[in-house]
Amino acid sequence: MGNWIDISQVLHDKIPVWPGDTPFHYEVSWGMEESGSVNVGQVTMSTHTGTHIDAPFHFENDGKKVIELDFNLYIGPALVIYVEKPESIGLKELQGVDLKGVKRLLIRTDAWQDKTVFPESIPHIEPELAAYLAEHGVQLLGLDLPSVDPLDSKELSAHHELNDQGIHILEGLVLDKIEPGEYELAALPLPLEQADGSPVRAVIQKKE
Ligand SMILES: N[C@@H](CC(=O)c1ccccc1NC=O)C(=O)O
Ligand SMILES: [Zn+2]
Ligand SMILES: [Zn+2]
Repeated sequence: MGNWIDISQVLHDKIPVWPGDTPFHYEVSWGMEESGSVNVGQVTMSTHTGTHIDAPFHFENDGKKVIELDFNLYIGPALVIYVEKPESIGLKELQGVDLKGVKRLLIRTDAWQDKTVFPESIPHIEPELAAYLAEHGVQLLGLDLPSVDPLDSKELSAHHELNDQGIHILEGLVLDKIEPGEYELAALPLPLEQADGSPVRAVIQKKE
């Protein structure tokens, strides 16, 4: 109890967002003075801000929306591995990683170091990796990056290939102080009925 580590980005008005996307904004829209009793807040944000999950509806019109995702996937044992600032993440980068029994895989790259600005380029997931991960039973892939595809990709091949292989996507994690190893993860999406993605509060706890 009490030794969970927060691996989420803090949501505030200056958090960087995808170029051109809705900025994050919180305000008290009904204040104490006005209401006489309470502060009531209002949040405006893109569903792909900070630490978040993608629902397949993000990249496929007939894809599942957030409410349809099995939330059990976002809670449970996870393996954290460290692939230091790769060009891209493919089979080569995962050589030597024992994926036996790994349902949730979190990859620390340290490639997005200054999280006060949106990165100019990022390492991407090679689409071919999806089948390999699926063969080993991986169903959730988490990264310390804002996307699994190159930032200028319109095809979103990695998003599609991961989805075709039954692998769900967790993006924007903060893993820079996390040692590789076995953890428990909790990163639950909100029960958003129509959404293509959801912010999550992602936390991990070292396994004994
Ligand atoms: N695929 C990215 C998000 C993304 O592509 C995006 C997010 C907000 C506004 C525009 C986006 N892509 C546009 O080309 C993600 O999953 O977070
Ligand atoms: Zn996203
Ligand atoms: Zn994505």
